[in-house]
Amino acid sequence: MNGADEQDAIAVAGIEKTYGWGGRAFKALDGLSLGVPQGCVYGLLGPNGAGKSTLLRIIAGLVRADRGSVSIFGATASRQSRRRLGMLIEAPAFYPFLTAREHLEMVARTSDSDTNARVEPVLRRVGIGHAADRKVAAFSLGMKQRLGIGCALVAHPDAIVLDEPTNGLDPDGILEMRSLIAELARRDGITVLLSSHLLDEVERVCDRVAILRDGRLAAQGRVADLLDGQARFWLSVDCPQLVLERLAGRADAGDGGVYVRIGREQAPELIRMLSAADIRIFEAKWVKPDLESVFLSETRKAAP
Ligand SMILES: Nc1ncnc2c1ncn2[C@@H]1O[C@H](COP(=O)(O)OP(=O)(O)OP(=O)(O)O)[C@@H](O)[C@H]1O
Repeated sequence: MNGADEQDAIAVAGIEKTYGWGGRAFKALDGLSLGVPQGCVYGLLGPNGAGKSTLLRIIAGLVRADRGSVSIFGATASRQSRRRLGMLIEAPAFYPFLTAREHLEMVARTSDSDTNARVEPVLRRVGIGHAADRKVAAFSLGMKQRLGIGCALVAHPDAIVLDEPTNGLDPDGILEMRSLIAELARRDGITVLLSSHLLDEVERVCDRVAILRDGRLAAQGRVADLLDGQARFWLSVDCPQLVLERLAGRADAGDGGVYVRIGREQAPELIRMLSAADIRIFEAKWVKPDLESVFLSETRKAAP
């Protein structure tokens, strides 16, 4: 299957989705394929309207794709295979007069029979054990998000899908959510697929990312590889102008030196060549961009 692998917890192939019809038709997803490997935290990035929520809704079975396939741990997506997924897709709606424990018990009743026993551990797992018997009306947004994740965990999923889990949270709430997500993956072995606008959050918590643009995959890979791929070689030299002239088209001035766009294996030869030309090099280092620069360069490229 294109973009998928037998290790994938979630794989989508050739997904197309058009909303509306006739002159008002809008293609939200345009042949999208990607695979979320088991055990990883996978971030879905993209500008507004890129199709992230549509993709998550299709995976969750809330929206039907026009074309393409979804598989969950190797099985075609169905009511049965989606039982292995926990989901927090839309902003969670709670009954203000019920407690956190009552919400989880209610969700447990609609799942398999033994899940009631999981309510207590889940309350602790998402860090609201101390507030288990408080009415949700008194909960902060961060606590509600945690309860929402708790509801998704009650049925003991192998993977969890979260649409903008840090949306609306304050910096402390974001920090707590980040550590909860990391623990779910590292300690409990749950695969996490999340969408987010917070690029530095994604950079910190995700192993892999996909960047969507206009319903297509603009870039995909390990966060470290995406950053390495756009690293530049920075040189502090005695005559930057000369270096810029010699490397015309491959170098830019900046930060008191010269940034050169070359592959790692070309660095020794470049240094040799500059030394042979009597250019004195005071410092040379690889400078990695942050995920925001990669995101901007991938999403600003003209659509093919
Ligand atoms: N139910 C719908 N009916 C019509 N158009 C829709 C519907 N849902 C989404 N769209 C359109 O499809 C496109 C993709 O929307 P989607 O919500 O998937 O993007 P997104 O990447 O999640 O954006 P955001 O970051 O703003 O949430 C947008 O142009 C949106 O307006």
